[in-house]
Amino acid sequence: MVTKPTSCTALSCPAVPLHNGLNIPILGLGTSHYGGYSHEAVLYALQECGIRHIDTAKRYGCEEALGKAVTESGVQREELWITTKLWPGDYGYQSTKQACRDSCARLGVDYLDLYLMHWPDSMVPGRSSQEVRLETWRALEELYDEGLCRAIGVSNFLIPHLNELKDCGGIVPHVNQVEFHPFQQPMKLVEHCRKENIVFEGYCPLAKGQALTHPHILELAKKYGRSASQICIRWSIQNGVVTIPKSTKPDRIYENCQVFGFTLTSEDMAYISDLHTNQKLIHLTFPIWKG
Ligand SMILES: NC(=O)C1=CN([C@@H]2O[C@H](COP(=O)(O)OP(=O)(O)OC[C@H]3O[C@@H](n4cnc5c(N)ncnc54)[C@H](OP(=O)(O)O)[C@@H]3O)[C@@H](O)[C@H]2O)C=CC1
Ligand SMILES: O=C(O)C(=O)[C@@H](O)[C@H](O)C(=O)CO
Repeated sequence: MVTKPTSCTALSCPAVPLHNGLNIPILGLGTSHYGGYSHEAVLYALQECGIRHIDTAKRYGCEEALGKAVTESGVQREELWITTKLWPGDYGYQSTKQACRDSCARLGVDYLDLYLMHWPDSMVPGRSSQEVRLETWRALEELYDEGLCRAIGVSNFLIPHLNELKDCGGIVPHVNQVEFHPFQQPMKLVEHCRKENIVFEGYCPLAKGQALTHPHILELAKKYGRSASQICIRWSIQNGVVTIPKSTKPDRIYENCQVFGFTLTSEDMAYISDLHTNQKLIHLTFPIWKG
């Protein structure tokens, strides 16, 4: 039985400006592998926690359930930030446009706030990844121009991928969503994104739960009277990183939103930053990620 919260702290969540003037809430709800929990968890996040930013993907298989929760929540569409992602199996000009319309239909929305290419490499047989990637980006640019996506971006892109788009001279991605947590801090990429006016969004902020038992995190949790997850999320947000923790459990979703009423000292920020081991939790077997 979950106690109904008395305040909706995520409602006062700060936002990060994109280079087109839109603002993305710095805290969102991750929904990877949400399965059968999707509907009730998202409804709770929207109605009871004040969450207004949801991160999903076609790949997660829960767009339809999220759409149902959004409709039922009664929250106005314009108050929400909805990100979804294009899976590499849909890369290519026409298929990208169709996939975007399909995601909108499943989510029950007329437009997306942010549409991301999920991974840099494609799964289109007989064609080079680079060729397909650029063609796919052109389709995203058109979806942006048509107003179906208010912002477009990429995920898991490395500096060479970003430079390749830059060389084409089109729209600079608004966001790059990449793994970021105490054990994985790709700071060169973070700095590069900032230099290029690309907002850096971090996924797996809790290291899929692994960071929650690290002694340094537990020590800080005790010091601040906060939970280990709040320390991890606060550290990520204080780094200026858009942060999307996932939980299917209402009490944890609520806990993960209570991160705006305290500040980590610069020494404690550094204490967590020292935990970087370059450990990656998400691996796909695309060539660029080998080695
Ligand atoms: N672009 C990409 O390629 C990727 C994007 N993502 C996005 O980032 C989001 C977050 O990453 P994700 O992989 O889900 O991992 P997270 O780092 O957010 O960790 C999620 C895990 O931590 C547990 N957890 C959550 N909150 C708490 C808490 N307060 N106390 C204890 N345990 C907790 C969850 O369990 P439980 O649910 O049981 O509470 C789950 O097992 C994804 O959901 C997705 O939206 C993720 C991976 C790749
Ligand atoms: O969660 C994501 O966003 C990923 O890209 C992957 O973890 C993907 O969902 C997957 O399941 C890979 O097999």
